[in-house]
Amino acid sequence: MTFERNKILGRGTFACVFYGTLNGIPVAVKRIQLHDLEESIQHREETAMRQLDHPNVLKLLHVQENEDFKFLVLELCEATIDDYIRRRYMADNMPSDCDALHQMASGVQYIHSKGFVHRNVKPENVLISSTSGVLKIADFGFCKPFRPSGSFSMTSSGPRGTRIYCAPEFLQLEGKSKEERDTIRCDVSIDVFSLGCMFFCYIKKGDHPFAKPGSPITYAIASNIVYGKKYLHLALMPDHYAYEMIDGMTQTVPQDRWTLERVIETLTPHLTKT
Ligand SMILES: Nc1ncnc2c1ncn2[C@@H]1O[C@H](COP(=O)(O)OP(=O)(O)OP(=O)(O)O)[C@@H](O)[C@H]1O
Repeated sequence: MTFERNKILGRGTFACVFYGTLNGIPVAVKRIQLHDLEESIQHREETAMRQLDHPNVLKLLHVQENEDFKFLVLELCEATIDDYIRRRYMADNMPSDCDALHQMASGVQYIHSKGFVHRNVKPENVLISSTSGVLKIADFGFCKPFRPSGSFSMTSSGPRGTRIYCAPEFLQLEGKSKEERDTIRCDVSIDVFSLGCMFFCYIKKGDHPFAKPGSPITYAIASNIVYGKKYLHLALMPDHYAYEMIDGMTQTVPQDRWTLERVIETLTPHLTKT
């Protein structure tokens, strides 16, 4: 594996992603600085990715490590959904909106079926594949296995990076002591909430369900999420195929949220026939 230090594809909190090659084939190389991470989470991303194989989940091709860094060699993508929403990326072969939502839901449903919750679903973490315009869920640095009951404890002190796609129960961890956090159990519906917010941003090209249409993305969104202050009706007609679904996915109470099975069933009749 080789990578080009001056060809940076993106940066995250703990990693830098470079253009590279593996056996002559173009790839993305995610370089993770090991010293920045607690030992228990240094290998989390690799462990999860090794178990995942789905067209809508980014594929791990190879792993290399030295004393300082872990290198995850990943299939190369062209852009992120964030680039697409902000109109920094245009392509002829993007799927229809409904096909795109179906792909994202299928990827997350598969991740759950393998016993993992992603916990960081957001537009920067959905990639657009180079060749076919297929969408791929990426960045498993925050994902966690869950019990057969479907629940997991939130040992984390709260969201990492942007908070505007986080479920209210996740945002409420901020400021809590470790003892308090240990008593809070979450379930996979935290990913459904994030996906619902992202669906809306995707369809409305940047608007957010918890912000007034056309208003800037601000800190107020996180507070609106916690208090269930939604503006869906100002941006989408109630008879739009995605209105009820996004409303159901972004319910404040986790038990009230739609399942991904229901989301996929709702989207299927609207898919582009090939
Ligand atoms: N396979 C890939 N192909 C092309 N670009 C990529 C690829 N993987 C990541 N990137 C780019 O690098 C950025 C950072 O990658 P990634 O989200 O995996 O890093 P991270 O440090 O885990 O981020 P975060 O701070 O969200 O946890 C992505 O948003 C994307 O722009």
